[in-house]
Amino acid sequence: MFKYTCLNPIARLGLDLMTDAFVETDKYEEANAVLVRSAKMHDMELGEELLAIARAGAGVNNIPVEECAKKGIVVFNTPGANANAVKELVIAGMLLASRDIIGGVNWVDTQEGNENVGAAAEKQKKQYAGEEIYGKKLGVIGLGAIGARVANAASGLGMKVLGYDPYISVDTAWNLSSTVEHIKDINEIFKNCDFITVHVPLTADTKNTIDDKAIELMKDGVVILNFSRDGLVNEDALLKGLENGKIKKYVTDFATPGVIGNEDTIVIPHLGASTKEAEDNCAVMAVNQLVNYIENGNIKNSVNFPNCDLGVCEVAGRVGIFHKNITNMIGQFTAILAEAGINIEKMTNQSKGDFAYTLIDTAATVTDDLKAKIAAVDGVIKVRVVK
Ligand SMILES: NC(=O)c1ccc[n+]([C@@H]2O[C@H](COP(=O)([O-])OP(=O)(O)OC[C@H]3O[C@@H](n4cnc5c(N)ncnc54)[C@H](O)[C@@H]3O)[C@@H](O)[C@H]2O)c1
Ligand SMILES: O=C(O)[C@H](O)COP(=O)(O)O
Repeated sequence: MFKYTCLNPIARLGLDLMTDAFVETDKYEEANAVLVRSAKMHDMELGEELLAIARAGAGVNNIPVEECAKKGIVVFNTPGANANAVKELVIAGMLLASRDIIGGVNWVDTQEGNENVGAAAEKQKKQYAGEEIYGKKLGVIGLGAIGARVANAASGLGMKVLGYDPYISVDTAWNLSSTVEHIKDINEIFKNCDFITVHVPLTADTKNTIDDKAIELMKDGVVILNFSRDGLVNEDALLKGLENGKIKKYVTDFATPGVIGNEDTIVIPHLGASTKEAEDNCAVMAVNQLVNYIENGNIKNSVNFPNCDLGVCEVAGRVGIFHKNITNMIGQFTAILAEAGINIEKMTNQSKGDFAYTLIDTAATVTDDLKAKIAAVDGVIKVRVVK
């Protein structure tokens, strides 16, 4: 029996897909599998029993991904599963920044009991007039699952969309509206756009994508939207830009002490993925991936190990080997099995960055003794006898 634990609430639709091989525990230390949304795991010990972590969502900056790889713990995420929900909120964010809907609604709330509220509203409404987004230029930084959807939707609303992503996937490029202008220099986005929205993961490379230099290049009255992670926008530079009027509005899904209480910020409490549909999609995908890995050794949508799929094992044994991505690993594994007289029925080996995974179906079960021999090969991180 495998034990799983949820570090955040995970949608029931997904949890119901856990098979009979799994039982829930509230003790993280004894879990073989973890389901998580935004809970911070960097300071949590990675238990000896832990086989996999599934992030029901996109961003994995709350998980020690590299440390997990070094221990052979597979970290999954659920690409695209919440992208539509975020797209819709980004469009809402642009509208809220363009029209003072929040100010107007707040004013109406103050009029409770006013019998003449209709007439008062007609007098008051000029205070909340705004602009349309139609015809305005939107720069999208990062054209992944969310960025591409935002670009297409904004284009459909009549915006002129400029998109920047030096690592864009072929699939995304195919799905991008032909009206989205492909930008090769990010500075062109900074210089030309009325709205700029960031949809990249937070990494050492993308931290402070929007800094003093970027803001200096921007048009006066620019609107910046950040539904990705707070660290992508340098807060000091942002506050300076808001203060001197360069930035008209900052719309963000991330509340920090610095950005709340400012009349030119619209701060949402991380609601991008908080729709029933997105929560269901993420939970279903996360649980399916977790179960397939734990029961079959197959890996799909891991952020620290490669995709690997041998289907369901129909022979006597299956062993999964996590190792460094270096030469002569497979030769050594097959030699150990050959020496023990075990035939290989099927095998696959894939790599991702510095790490690799070899999955082997064998005509006989790999014994503890053989497992130890494989584990002793220089460069092997972990050996898992799946069957
Ligand atoms: N607010 C929310 O609730 C919410 C929900 C989902 C995701 N997110 C955040 O949004 C991010 C993006 O999510 P996604 O689902 O679109 O991910 P994704 O992986 O589909 O897309 C990320 C894109 O960024 C691109 N990219 C990477 N580095 C770049 C760079 N330096 N410059 C330009 N492009 C770069 C990649 O090529 C990729 O196309 C996540 O990492 C997460 O932090 C937030
Ligand atoms: O990266 C993500 O998927 C989002 O930030 C959503 O986070 P949440 O699952 O905690 O809402």
